[in-house]
Order: sequence, then C-alpha cells, then structure tokens
Amino acid sequence: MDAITVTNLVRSYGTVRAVDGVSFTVGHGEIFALLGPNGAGKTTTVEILEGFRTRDSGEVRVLGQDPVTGGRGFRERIGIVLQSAGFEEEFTVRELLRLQATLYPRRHDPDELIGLVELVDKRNTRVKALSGGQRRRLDLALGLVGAPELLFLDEPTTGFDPAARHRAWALIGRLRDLGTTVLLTTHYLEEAQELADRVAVLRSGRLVAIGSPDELRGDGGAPATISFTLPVGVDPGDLPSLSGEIHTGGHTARVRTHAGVVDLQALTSWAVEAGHGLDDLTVSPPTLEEAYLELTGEAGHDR
Ligand SMILES: Nc1ncnc2c1ncn2[C@@H]1O[C@H](COP(=O)(O)OP(=O)(O)OP(=O)(O)O)[C@@H](O)[C@H]1O
Repeated sequence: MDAITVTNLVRSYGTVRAVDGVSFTVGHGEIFALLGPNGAGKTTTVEILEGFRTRDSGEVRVLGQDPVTGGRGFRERIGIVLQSAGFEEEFTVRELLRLQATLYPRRHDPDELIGLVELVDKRNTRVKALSGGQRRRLDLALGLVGAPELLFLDEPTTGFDPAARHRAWALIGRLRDLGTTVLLTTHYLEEAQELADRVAVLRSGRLVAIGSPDELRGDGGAPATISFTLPVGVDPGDLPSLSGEIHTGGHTARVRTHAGVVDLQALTSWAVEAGHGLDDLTVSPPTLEEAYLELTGEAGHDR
C-alpha cells in the first residue's frame, strides 16, 4: 500500500476552490515534491494530509489512516517541519530535542540528530541565539526526532545561503537511507530537481502535471534551447528564418524552439552553404524551471 493516497480531494473557502479534485499517490520511501505558484493549493493539501484541515469531499489515506480520525497513533508516525516552529526559546538545542523525544514512543537519538543537522557546535546554545539557518536545521531535527515514517517538509531551505542549501539537500537525501517518506513543498525548482523522485504541479487547485523531474522536463511542452556563437561578421538579421525566437547577447545566439530538429537542420544547412562554422553549438532540453513555468502558465511573464 502507498504511504499517501489522495482521490478527488476538494476543499473550498467560501467561493474559492482552493483544492479542486486532486488525486495522487506517494509510495513508501519516496521523496515527493508539491510545486505550484502562490495560492495554488499546496498548503491546503498538505494540511489536510497532516490532519490540520478538514476536506469537503474526496478520499485521503496517510499511512493507511484517515488523518481526520487518526488521532495520537497517527501523529506519532508523522513528522512535521514548519517554516517557523514556535518553540521554547530559552532551551538549549540539546535540551529541546531531548524534551521533544520524550513525546514519542519511537525516536531517533537526539545527539545523533544534532550531528546529522550539523549543530554539534551549537548543542548547548539557547534556541534564541541561533541564526535563521541554524534554527531551520533545528526545526528539521525536531521533525525527525520521533523517527517518523512520513516527514512533511514545508519549504525546507527558504532563507538558506547556497552552501547551507546544498548541505540541507545532502541531509534530506540521507533520509532516503533511513527509509523515511518525504512530502516536500518548495518554490525552488532546483531543489525539486535535486531531491524529488517525483513532483506534482498544482495550478489553481488542480493538478496539472505529475511525474519524475526528467519526465516533466520532457513532457511539459517547454521549448528546447539551441545555442551557438555568432560567426564573425554575421548579424542576427542574417540568420535563416526559424520557428523559434532568436535572442542574441554579445556574441552568443540562443533559439528557444518547440521544433528543435527542424530549426537545427535549417541552421546547419545555412551555415554549411554560407561557409560559416557554428562554434559552441549546443542543444539543451528545457530545465525543470522552464517546464514548470510553461505548466503553470507563467512562462514569458518577466521576459
Ligand atoms: N483560511 C483560509 N481562508 C480563506 N481562504 C484561504 C484560506 N487558506 C487558503 N485560502 C485560499 O485558498 C487558496 C489556496 O491557498 P494555499 O495556502 O493552499 O496555497 P499555496 O499553494 O500553499 O500558496 P503559497 O505558495 O503562497 O503558500 C488561495 O486562494 C488562498 O487565498
């Protein structure tokens, strides 16, 4: 049985259908990312799965239970890492983790967790004296202390510097080895690409795509990019007509195209006939970010 099963989930607030008939499953041990623009319905969906919000209709099973009626037994099996947990500021890192651990029948060793989130140097520091990034790592350790079978991670690296983000990714990746299922929400496409086995994209309460990051890059309908160095003495206006848009910056030309093979052939035929080389020629598939922007209807907004 899957760790999470959602079937035709609906939740409205007044006239707003925040979640509008969403269905998906998450397998045991999978890292699953929920993506979507602000207001797409991610938080509503996740909070229904956590048992914090009710649904209007649809079926939800989390670790085989309905979160609404799961009760304490259910809560002990899930871990939740909030964006800013309101916890006791006067405790030290170690005290707080040890205290939290007593709430769970199953638990990870607090000292091992302190090592896992790289807070060994800060274990005797009071929570109120931690930096934002250190606090987020403590949040993660607190989410893990009950040895959850399923961990909910809400934007786990928001506010991290790039090095801390990469360390956090390595850490979250290691949860896979513990067999923990992870449901992640994030606005960082690179994060989803790096961590997630599968991603689901929500838009206005509906699921518009689901699959592995690579599947979404391929199926999302986003354009590929052909890039090359403009031959010496050639203006952009001299290039053959192509189905994709041509952008030039400095000596580099980029063609964003939905007809990569056709445009590539037109370009190379033109170059051979005119006796030009096409230095640094590359053809790149869309990134997950480009596929995402296409799927959410946001492509081209800021170009
Ligand atoms: N308690 C509430 N009362 C009324 N409307 C709500 C409430 N919570 C969410 N909404 C509305 O439901 C829709 C979905 O919101 P939700 O918070 O689930 O989106 P989200 O994808 O998590 O957004 P974000 O990325 O900004 O966190 C939005 O239109 C939002 O305004």
